Amino acid sequence: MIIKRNIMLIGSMGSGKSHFGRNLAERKGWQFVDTDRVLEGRFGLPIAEIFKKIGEKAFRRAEMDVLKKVCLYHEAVISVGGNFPIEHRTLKVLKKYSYIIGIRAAQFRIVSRVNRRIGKRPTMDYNNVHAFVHAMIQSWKPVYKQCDFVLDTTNGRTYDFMQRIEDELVSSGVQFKARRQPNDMNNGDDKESSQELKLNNSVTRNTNDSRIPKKIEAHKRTSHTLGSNKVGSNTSCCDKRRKQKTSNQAGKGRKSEAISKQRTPQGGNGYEKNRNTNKRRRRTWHERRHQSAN
Ligand SMILES: Nc1ncnc2c1ncn2[C@@H]1O[C@H](COP(=O)(O)OP(=O)(O)O)[C@@H](O)[C@H]1O
Ligand SMILES: O=C(O)C1=C[C@@H](OP(=O)(O)O)[C@@H](O)[C@H](O)C1
Ligand SMILES: [Mg+2]
Repeated sequence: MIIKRNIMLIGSMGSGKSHFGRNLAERKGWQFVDTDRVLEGRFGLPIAEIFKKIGEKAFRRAEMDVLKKVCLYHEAVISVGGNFPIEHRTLKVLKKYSYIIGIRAAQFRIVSRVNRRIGKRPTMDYNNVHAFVHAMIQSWKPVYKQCDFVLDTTNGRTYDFMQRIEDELVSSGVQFKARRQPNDMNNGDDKESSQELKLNNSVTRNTNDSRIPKKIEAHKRTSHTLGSNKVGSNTSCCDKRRKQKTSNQAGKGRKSEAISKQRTPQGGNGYEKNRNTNKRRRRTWHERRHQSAN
């Protein structure tokens, strides 16, 4: 049995990812996530403006960052930006969690769709749309081959396409894992999550650690830092504490010795002097009673 968490729609610009993603999520009663909308929300700007502001490189990084998070969602339909450079390595990791549907359409259809909103897609060459779309379709061809299922949306009704997807899900035998319940902490989800986060070879925190209460985590981190980088100071710090403890105990011993020496009738006025600190202390009722018994 194939088990996935969500459905991810990938494909060239104007193929219909956002359109079908929204419809499919509605039909399945799942949440719909469009990485473009997430980015717009994050930056508070439309995609084209974000592009202008931070440049393509930073945009791709931000997009990857969003993808790393959303690909872990359960029961979600996720639409990815159409110019996302899906490499084989990335797709392999995404496939682990997502049932990947490649959305495609013929050149003429894509041209007519992208021309509806000129300027919306920042990397599109609106002066040369036909040639641009042709080249884009060629570059997507090898990626479609690696998808779990490919849907051509050139002609047809949205409802029928949805039905085709549902049929395909049934015949492929894929099952979708529901979001884990709070009392189901040890089902291995967290282990998987930590693997996912290596999507872009970035160093990430193991999510297993998130279960460690913050204070303990901070303590662990501190001890680790001290232990690895400042071995000497860590040891001496512990040693100091240990010495202090021992000396306190020893001090107590000496103190009781000093008291016991004064528990004589000669010691006598209800007070005693600590020889170490040279301070006077009123004896307790017990000590006085014991002294008088002596
Ligand atoms: N099957 C379809 N029937 C009618 N309009 C569609 C269909 N698929 C997409 N569209 C329209 O084409 C345009 C581009 O689609 P969109 O979903 O934004 O594509 P993508 O997210 O892949 O770039 C949108 O205006 C959308 O409403
Ligand atoms: O030109 C581009 O690089 C982009 C095209 C759009 O994708 P879709 O049209 O496929 O949604 C856009 O919203 C995306 O994030 C960036
Ligand atoms: Mg879209």
